[in-house]
Amino acid sequence: MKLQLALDEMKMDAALEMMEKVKDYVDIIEIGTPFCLDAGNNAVETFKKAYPDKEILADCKIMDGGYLEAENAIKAGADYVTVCAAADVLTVKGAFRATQDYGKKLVVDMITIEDIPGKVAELEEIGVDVLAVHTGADAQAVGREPIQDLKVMTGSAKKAKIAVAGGISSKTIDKYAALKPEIIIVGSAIGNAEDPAAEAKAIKEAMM
Ligand SMILES: O=C(CO)[C@H](O)[C@H](O)COP(=O)(O)O
Repeated sequence: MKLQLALDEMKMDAALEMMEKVKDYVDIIEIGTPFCLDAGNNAVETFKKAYPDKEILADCKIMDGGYLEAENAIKAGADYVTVCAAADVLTVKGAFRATQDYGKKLVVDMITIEDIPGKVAELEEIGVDVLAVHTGADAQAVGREPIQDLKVMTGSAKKAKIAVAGGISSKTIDKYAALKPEIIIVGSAIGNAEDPAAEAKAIKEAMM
């Protein structure tokens, strides 16, 4: 099981400082969507250079221009790129083709998808690498969490690896780790913690 740290609401210097504190516990560094929008693929490039031994995920959440957007992130150093499951299937296929051409991986973010089994079947037919169950920040704000969707996903996915995101912290990690997704994504719980290293350590240890 890998721990993916989402660097979301940070500027470059703060994000690099944060990463130094928690690097021992993190397997995948996510350049989060707000960070991507703020700093673009420069952030991907900077983190790949600073941490060449870590995997880098560009959370572009591609909705259109699948091949081009995925290719740009990959050229900047991304090992994984995200596309929205809600995008046109042509966009998902384009992004997947780019990741295949460069030997990288496509993560499909299932945010807002209600028919998870139906979408999983369609995406596994394409052959995508990772399916990410995700309760977004706005849905978290009204009390939603991704545990139920993760249960549906683990019962649906046959080939793809599974990731989960949505407000996971050291207080809730056990129920997610028990379902054994390949990747657990954590953003705010570590980013906003008083002691980010202690929070990351507690989460990582619960995953072992
Ligand atoms: O993709 C995201 C927001 O769109 C976040 O990176 C992801 O949800 C993890 O952050 P948090 O743990 O704060 O939910």
